[in-house]
Amino acid sequence: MESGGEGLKVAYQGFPGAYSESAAKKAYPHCQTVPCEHFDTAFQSKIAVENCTVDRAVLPLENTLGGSIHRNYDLLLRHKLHIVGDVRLAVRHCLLANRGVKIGNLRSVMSHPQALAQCEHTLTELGIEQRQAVDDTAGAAKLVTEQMLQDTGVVASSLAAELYGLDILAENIQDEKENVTRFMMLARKPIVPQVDKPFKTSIVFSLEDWKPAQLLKALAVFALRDIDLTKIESRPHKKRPFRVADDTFSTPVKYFNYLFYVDLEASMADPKALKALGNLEEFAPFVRVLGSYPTDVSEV
Ligand SMILES: O=C(O)C(=O)C[C@]1(C(=O)O)C=C[C@@H](O)C=C1
Repeated sequence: MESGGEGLKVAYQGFPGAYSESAAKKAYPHCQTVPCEHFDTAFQSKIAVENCTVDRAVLPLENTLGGSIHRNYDLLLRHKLHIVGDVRLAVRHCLLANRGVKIGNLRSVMSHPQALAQCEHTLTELGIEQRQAVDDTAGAAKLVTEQMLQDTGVVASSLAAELYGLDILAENIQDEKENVTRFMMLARKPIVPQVDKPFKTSIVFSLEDWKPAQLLKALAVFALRDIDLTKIESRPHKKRPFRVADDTFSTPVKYFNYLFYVDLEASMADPKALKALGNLEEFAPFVRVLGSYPTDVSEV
């Protein structure tokens, strides 16, 4: 994490009280947070080089209950921004409703799809069947307040309850007590990597067609140098959706083709990591470093 954040403007998706805003504040306690309607707005109009009005954007990437947020992996590749830090936030969901509304009155619950998924079993146990997905948790709280809905609850933070004047009907309603989301901090320029604190490096690469054991070979460039991998994620290679796996038959066998996103427990300032990457570049047709950044090691 970069310290302080004085004078930094940090864009997040959603309305004040969204978890992404809390993540921005955890990463940069003194920053000014800038709400954005969509991630694409955060990426394009607010932080993109041409019209830059903010210095950082916050992007949730994975959650201990829901797993990876795939759409955001795709966004990382589509836009030429750099990861400059990550932050882990304990997400404690509350069930909120307008004043006087009881759980028994609720026919439906509104929230961000990730938040709804993280509370799926609890909501069903509470007897609430219908779900309404919106762009962010705080936006759901705002809407239910403004429309004075009496039969719709909200999954959001206690901060959202306070900001939009809703009652908290139940606390800690996520399906597992421990529920942590990891967010990335993005900037137009990369930071200078260091070796004096824990760093991670996030990369994405593709592999060649019909050569055996390519993925093993790719991961071995790190294993051979004792570089630990903390995460691997595969996403469809949208531009080249198929790879030819075998040409020994009259009709070549085609398999789905992937991009591999890997997090390394290493800084790009470490010569070992540089060598490993150079080695990967020798045979991987596409390699991009998404960022080399100090990683959040705080208690969650
Ligand atoms: O809707 C919000 O409050 C958000 O910040 C989004 C988001 C997400 O996309 O995962 C962030 C953290 C929680 O995991 C639930 C929702």
